[in-house]
Amino acid sequence: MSDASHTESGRSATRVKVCGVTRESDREAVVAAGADAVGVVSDVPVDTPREVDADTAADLLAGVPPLVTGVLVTMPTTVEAAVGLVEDAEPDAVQVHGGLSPGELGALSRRLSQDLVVAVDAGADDVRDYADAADALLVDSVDAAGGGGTGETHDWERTREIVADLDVPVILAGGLTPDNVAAAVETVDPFGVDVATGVERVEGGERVGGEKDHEAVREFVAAATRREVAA
Ligand SMILES: O=C(O)c1ccccc1N[C@@H]1O[C@H](COP(=O)(O)O)[C@@H](O)[C@H]1O
Repeated sequence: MSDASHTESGRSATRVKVCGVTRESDREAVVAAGADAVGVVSDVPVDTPREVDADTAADLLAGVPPLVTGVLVTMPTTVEAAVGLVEDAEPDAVQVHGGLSPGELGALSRRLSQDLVVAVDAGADDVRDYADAADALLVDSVDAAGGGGTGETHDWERTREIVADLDVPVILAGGLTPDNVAAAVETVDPFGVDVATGVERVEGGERVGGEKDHEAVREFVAAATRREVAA
């Protein structure tokens, strides 16, 4: 990464992606809070309240304004399936979870004009094998099927080693919240951070999956970037 990405303190300016947006009002809140990227989950084989159908994904991504990155988050089983979905949804970037091999991800990357973010399990031994195929690695706490959105943190010290070892930008994900993201950034020094469940609405003590808490989104972006909370 070039020196231009670092502040005077030496720490890079942390990019923020808010993922699992299912509603226009939440997309607007994420953009207004100053997030760099908006994630929309579509065509995943896991049971998640953040999944939207292909038409909704395309509509949500089409409304992401210039200078903010609209990211399609998906779990394709083949390169061809991923290419078809991307052609329909027209995102600015693509984030892939699941079973594609490094070779298949390389083939997918060559078929796409968009940047490819590859999600890897923070606990896996082969994380580095995926770096060559990816424009960025998303180091996440994944479930048994390879999906994200678990709300679980992982060993940040290990992810810090991955950041230090690899040239590819590393995005930290998994269980981040407005309360822990500053410590996560301090520990891992990632290129960016990504959150889904940690900024969802809570009602009667229960999290409302797929709906964002706009105040939590503002707090998350502020804590991740050390900006003041927007009024
Ligand atoms: O959010 C989901 O349900 C999801 C489903 C399938 C693949 C990826 C998914 N989300 C990604 O996981 C990270 C971490 O989520 P969390 O903050 O721990 O809830 C999220 O940022 C998405 O990129």
